Amino acid sequence: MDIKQNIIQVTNLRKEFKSYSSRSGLTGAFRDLLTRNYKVMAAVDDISLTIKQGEMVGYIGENGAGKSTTIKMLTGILTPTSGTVLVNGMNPHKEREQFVRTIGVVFGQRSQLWWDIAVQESFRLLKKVYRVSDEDYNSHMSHVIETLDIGPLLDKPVRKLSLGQRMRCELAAALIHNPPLLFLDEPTIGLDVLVKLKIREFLKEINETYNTTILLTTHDLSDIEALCERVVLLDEGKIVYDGRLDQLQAGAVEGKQVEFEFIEPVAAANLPQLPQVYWEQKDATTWLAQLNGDERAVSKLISTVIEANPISNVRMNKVSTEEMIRKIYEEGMAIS
Ligand SMILES: Nc1ncnc2c1ncn2[C@@H]1O[C@H](COP(=O)(O)OP(=O)(O)OP(=O)(O)O)[C@@H](O)[C@H]1O
Repeated sequence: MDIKQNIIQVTNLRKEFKSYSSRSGLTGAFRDLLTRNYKVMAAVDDISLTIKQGEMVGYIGENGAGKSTTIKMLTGILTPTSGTVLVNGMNPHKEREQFVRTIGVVFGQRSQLWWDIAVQESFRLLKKVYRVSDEDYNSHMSHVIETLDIGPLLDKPVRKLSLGQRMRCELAAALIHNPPLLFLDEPTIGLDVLVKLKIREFLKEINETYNTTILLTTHDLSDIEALCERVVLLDEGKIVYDGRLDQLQAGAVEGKQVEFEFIEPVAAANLPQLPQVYWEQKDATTWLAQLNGDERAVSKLISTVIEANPISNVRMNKVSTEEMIRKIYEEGMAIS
C-alpha cells in the first residue's frame, strides 16, 4: 500500500465559460440587448489528477490551456462546473476559511502584500490572519528570512522594492503558516538568473525539510527542469501527458539524430545496417544516423558503430524540453 497521502485529488474536473459574441450593426446591437449570442467553452475539460504529499509537480501548457483556471478551482477561487476537487482533504470552495490556512499561494503577477506598508507589517497581519503563534513564527520565519536574504528589506514599503526583492518577500509571505501545500503561478517571471536560482534552491530546501507539496505553473521550463520530476501537460483544457519529465525526454529521443565523427573516411557500405536506422553523410568523416527507437536503440547503434569504425567524436542531438513539448502539441501525441 502506498503510505503517501493524496494531497490533491481531482476527478473529472470541468470548468465551462460562456463567451458572448456581438452582432454587427445597429440592429445587431438592439438584438443583443434582447438576447445575446454565446458559446460555451470548456477551459478545463474533464481532468483527473492525483498529487501526493511531498511531490513537486510542474503544471504546464501554452497560453489559454487552462492552467490558471485549474489553480483557481484548486484554491477555491472558482467553483467547478462539474467534477470533484479534494485538496488537503477539503472542498476548497465550501470549506474556504479552514482551507486557506492549509495552503500557500504565490501569483507572480499579483501581490498579497500591502503596497504602502513595510514588509514586516504585512507579515504581521498575515501571521494574525493565519493565527500563527509567536513561537512558531519566530522559529520558522527567521530561517525563511535568512535563506531568502530579505532581512534588510523588512522595514521597506513594498512599492519601493524591485521585482526580485518583492518576489522573495511574496514567497516568504506565502510560507508564514508553513503550509503543507504551495501553489506557485509563474513565481520567477521577470527575475534575473541569480534570484531565480535562489528561489529554486529555497523551494528545494523547504520541500526536503517539510515535505511540502508544490504545484508549479510556469512558462520557464528551466524552473521545471530544476525542480520537478513530474510534469502534467495541459492542452485545450485536457491533460495530454502526466508522468516523469525524464521519461518524456527519453520518449522524445525517437526520431532524433546521432552524429558520428570518424577518424578516417567511412564508405556507406561499411556502416552497420540496423533496423529503423537511416544514414546521411555530412562530410567525408561525418555521418548522421537518423533513428526511430528508444534509448536502448540509441545505445545499441552507438556500440555497433564504434565497434566497426574508430571514431573521434559522437554527439547525440539532445532534445530540449521546449522542443519536446512543441512536438507533443504539434503532433497531438499523448504519452503516458
Ligand atoms: N472568467 C473567464 N471568462 C471567460 N473565459 C475565460 C475566463 N477565464 C479564462 N477563460 C478562458 O479559458 C481558457 C483558459 O484560460 P486560463 O487562464 O486558465 O489559461 P492559462 O493556461 O492559465 O493561460 P496563460 O498561460 O495565458 O496564463 C482561455 O481560453 C480563456 O480565455
